[in-house]
Amino acid sequence: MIDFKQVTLEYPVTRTLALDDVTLHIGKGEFVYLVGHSGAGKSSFMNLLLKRALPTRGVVQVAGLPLSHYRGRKTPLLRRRMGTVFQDNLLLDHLNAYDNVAFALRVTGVPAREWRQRVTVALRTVGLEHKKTALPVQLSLGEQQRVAIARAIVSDPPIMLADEPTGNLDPDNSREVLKVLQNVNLRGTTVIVATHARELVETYRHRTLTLRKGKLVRDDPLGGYTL
Ligand SMILES: Nc1ncnc2c1ncn2[C@@H]1O[C@H](COP(=O)(O)OP(=O)(O)OP(=O)(O)O)[C@@H](O)[C@H]1O
Repeated sequence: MIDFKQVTLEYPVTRTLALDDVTLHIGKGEFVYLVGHSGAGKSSFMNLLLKRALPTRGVVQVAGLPLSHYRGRKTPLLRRRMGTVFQDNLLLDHLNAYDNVAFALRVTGVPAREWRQRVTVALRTVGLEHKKTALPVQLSLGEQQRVAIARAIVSDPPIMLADEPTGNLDPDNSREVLKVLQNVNLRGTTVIVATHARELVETYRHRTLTLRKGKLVRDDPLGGYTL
């Protein structure tokens, strides 16, 4: 599903080496954690997958195609393959949970019967059907994050990227969010979670990739948090 072949990313202005000769393969349906100290390159890894940044050297492939294939008008096609849960894509605060999840589908012109069905399934997957009329301010942070996950999966993307999805959550909410991500994975979606949450990584074990100063220093199929 995802291949990095000797990928280096050096940000041009500051000449920061964010990723350094990274080679890896992530198969369809895997659940993978990406861990490392602050600045190790986790977000840069995600940015490369979304083509928000371009590798200085090496090749990134998604579904067997190099990202150079998704150029110009094809770039949105790549992004549609990936559901994202990032700290900076917040919910729209004037829309309720249901409408937040529906928003992107409605504007892409999916027929009403279909998007309604999909929104219901997505809210059910994250366990929030009963909160569909609540505005974001009426939801806990954990619930808001679960709505964000529903929004990411509503178009049924094969890949889900989550950058610090439990960043500002307490332990109970963090576990809930993690379980929801595992459910998403059970539907067949490849899930990649960048996180600092040691306890979660050690409790809910999955393959864990460790970055240190841009280098992939561990790839542990059994998981575990060693920076
Ligand atoms: N747009 C940018 N321009 C220049 N340097 C950048 C840019 N974005 C990130 N960096 C640098 O690249 C390195 C990797 O940053 P990155 O955000 O990928 O790390 P991270 O592992 O996600 O960190 P954190 O856990 O703090 O989010 C850091 O040294 C950072 O300062």
